[in-house]
Amino acid sequence: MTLLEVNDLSIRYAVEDGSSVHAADDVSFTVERGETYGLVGESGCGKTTLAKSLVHLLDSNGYIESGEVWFDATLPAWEDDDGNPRREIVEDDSYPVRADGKTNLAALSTQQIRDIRWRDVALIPQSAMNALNPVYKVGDQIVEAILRHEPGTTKREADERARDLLERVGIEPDRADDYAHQFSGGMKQRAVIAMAMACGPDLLIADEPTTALDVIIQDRILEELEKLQEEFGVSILVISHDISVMAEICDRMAVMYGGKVMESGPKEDIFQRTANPYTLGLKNSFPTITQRNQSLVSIPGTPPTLRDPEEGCRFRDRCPFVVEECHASHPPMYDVESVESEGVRRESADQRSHRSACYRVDELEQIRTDATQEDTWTEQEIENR
Ligand SMILES: Nc1ncnc2c1ncn2[C@@H]1O[C@H](COP(=O)(O)OP(=O)(O)OP(=O)(O)O)[C@@H](O)[C@H]1O
Repeated sequence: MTLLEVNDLSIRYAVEDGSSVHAADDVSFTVERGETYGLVGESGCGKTTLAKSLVHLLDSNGYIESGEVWFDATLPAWEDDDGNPRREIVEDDSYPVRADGKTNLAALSTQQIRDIRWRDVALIPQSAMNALNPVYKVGDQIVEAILRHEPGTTKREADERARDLLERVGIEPDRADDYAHQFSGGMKQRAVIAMAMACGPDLLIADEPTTALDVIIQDRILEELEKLQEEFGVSILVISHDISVMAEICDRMAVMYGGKVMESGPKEDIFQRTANPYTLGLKNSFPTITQRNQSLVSIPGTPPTLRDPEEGCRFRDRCPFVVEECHASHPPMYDVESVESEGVRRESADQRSHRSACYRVDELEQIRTDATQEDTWTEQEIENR
């Protein structure tokens, strides 16, 4: 069952000179109940912007230009005794609630989204572990989060829950009485995850949950997230620049570049039948993903600024496979399956299938082979095309 359905979401930042940064452009994806969905791409491709926009935590100059964020829950005030949206709310067009019970989070007011944050959707922001308050005990910070969002809970109950949550993420319950500086980096990150789980959300958004941690601790954090998912059935939207994190924990994923989704689908398809030049380049640059004996090759050049971007594929300036067509418009999402089985380039609106935004998707075999050659990615080669 679909928990989150993001449709053609475009997000902009207004900047001083009157232009705008197109941080996310027509992004669509779905997250099913109980699954882990990954957003991966280089720094600056719009991952964090996208995550923050879902729960209205964008910087003050950021705004949703267009699109919808349908989430399978609604505000307490709009629910009946069984927790479903009341019929009169669904039937009244002035409420952003659909007959299938989903609410368009993008259409909620600042006050209304507060009822959804933490209770239904919890966001663990980038570098959250550094945001633990140094002057309060770690346990008390979790207790405070529970009491703030569930005023009916007693302090004693909240305290018990905080210790239980810490235990579930692998921290001794007694450590609830410690301060953040007494915790290691990995423990702080786990404490932050416990805090995010405090109100039993259906969706946990984890922005770079393992960055700044050493490799062994990274693995443990990812295991911890998987364990929580099994225990609580929570869906996880994980964001990382590191494609090997995706390889480890995702069920499905989207590869982003320059505010656009370049390739999306089940993880196995993306890794084993990669169908986009950008994903091929990204895979080449991570040690755990590359084949043994294959050297690491980074994609030459830098990501675009996204300030009033020109027409054309966002990746065209760095893509070794660029052709005339790529300069005219950004490619639509093509169904990879139809290319592989019938050799036909066909657009696809099915967000669950394996899709790729590349005009040369029908030349996949050749592109995959060429992408493994280091020469393909040298700057000189790209400039000469
Ligand atoms: N407040 C802001 N004002 C203007 N531009 C912004 C603002 N915040 C982010 N951007 C721009 O929006 C684009 C997307 O940034 P975003 O932080 O979402 O990317 P990201 O992929 O999450 O990268 P990182 O992991 O480094 O945060 C970038 O071009 C960035 O410079």
